[in-house]
Parts: sequence; C-alpha cells; structure tokens
Amino acid sequence: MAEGRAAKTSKRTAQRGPKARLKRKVTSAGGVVFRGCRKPRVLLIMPAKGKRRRWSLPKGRVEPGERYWQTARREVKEETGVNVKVLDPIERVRYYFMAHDDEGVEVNKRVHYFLMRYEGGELRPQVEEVRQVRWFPVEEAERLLAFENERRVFRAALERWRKRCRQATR
Ligand SMILES: Nc1nc2c([nH]c(=O)n2[C@H]2C[C@H](O)[C@@H](COP(=O)(O)OP(=O)(O)OP(=O)(O)O)O2)c(=O)[nH]1
Repeated sequence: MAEGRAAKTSKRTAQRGPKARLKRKVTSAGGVVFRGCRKPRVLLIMPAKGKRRRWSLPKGRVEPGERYWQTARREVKEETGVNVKVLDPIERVRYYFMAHDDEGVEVNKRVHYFLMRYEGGELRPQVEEVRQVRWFPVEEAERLLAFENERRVFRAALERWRKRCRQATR
C-alpha cells in the first residue's frame, strides 16, 4: 500500500510540477487517562520514533467504521495496555506537518481527545511505536508534554476530572 501511494504521489507531483504541494488529511483519536482524585495521575507515552525523547498523550488513527471514542479507547489499550472508561469529549486539535515517508506531502492532522478513567490493566505497550509508558503526577505531566496543543487538551481534561472528583465526593 505504501509503495502504491508513493508511486501515485510521484506521478501527481510530476503532473503538477515540483513546487506543487500535495496534501493529505489524517484523523486520529486519543485519550487523557486519569486515576485518583486526591493525587491525580495521568498516563503518558514516549513514542519510539524520533531521536528526541518526548512525552505525549496516547492516540492513533481512526479505522473504518469506528466512532472517535472507540478509536481512542482502542489506541489507549494498544499503546499502554490499560482498560479505560471514556467519560467526555475534550477537544479536537489540528496541526500540519510534512510527512517524511512520502516526499512533499503536507499532512493536515486532526486529533479528537477524550477524558478517560483508568479501569485496570498493567502498563504494557502492545505496539512497537511506543518506547515507554508511565503514570505522572499532573504537575509534572504538564511540564513534560512536548506540544502546546497537548498541554491545552491536558489542562482542559484535568479541569473536567477535578470537577467530576468534587461531584463524586459531595
Ligand atoms: N503528537 C503531536 N505531534 C505534533 C503536534 N504538533 C506538531 O507539529 N506535531 C508534529 C510532530 C511530528 O513530527 C508530526 C507527526 O506526529 P503525530 O504524533 O501526529 O504522528 P503519528 O504518526 O505518531 O500519529 P498517530 O498515528 O499517533 O495519530 O507532527 C501535536 O500537537 N501533537
């Protein structure tokens, strides 16, 4: 499939000229997984790719027939090993980057994030793309997240989580 896409891309690039920009839309979904109310902790992953080590929220591509929340729950399971309950949608973030595997393709990425509660399971990534997975205290997590997009989603999710915790103890 990758070869087919590469071949198609170079043909289109040739037709449109070297300066033409090819674009691709990619949609993913992911989760902000919390556990604990008194000292909440959040689950972050370190992707395997890239030389620079960075912490990130778990997420991945939407598959045909999936609802966004289902993708988010599946990706969290695959990337971290844990089971979750999906609570609320948080935000859809958007960013653009140049794909390395497909020369000259600008990716228009959308990611739908959900607030999630940890329900059990060990920290054990089931996919090669994840180098490490860990629970972090919320203050530390905010410092570690590499992208402003993800920090914003994290802050919104934490606010919701705290509100839910307050309601649960009333
Ligand atoms: N994760 C993430 N990557 C970002 C953001 N902003 C931004 O420019 N990037 C860059 C970093 C990478 O060079 C590029 C692709 O990262 P990505 O996390 O979307 O890629 P991926 O293929 O692992 O995505 P996925 O399957 O997990 O959805 O986008 C952001 O807010 N979050």
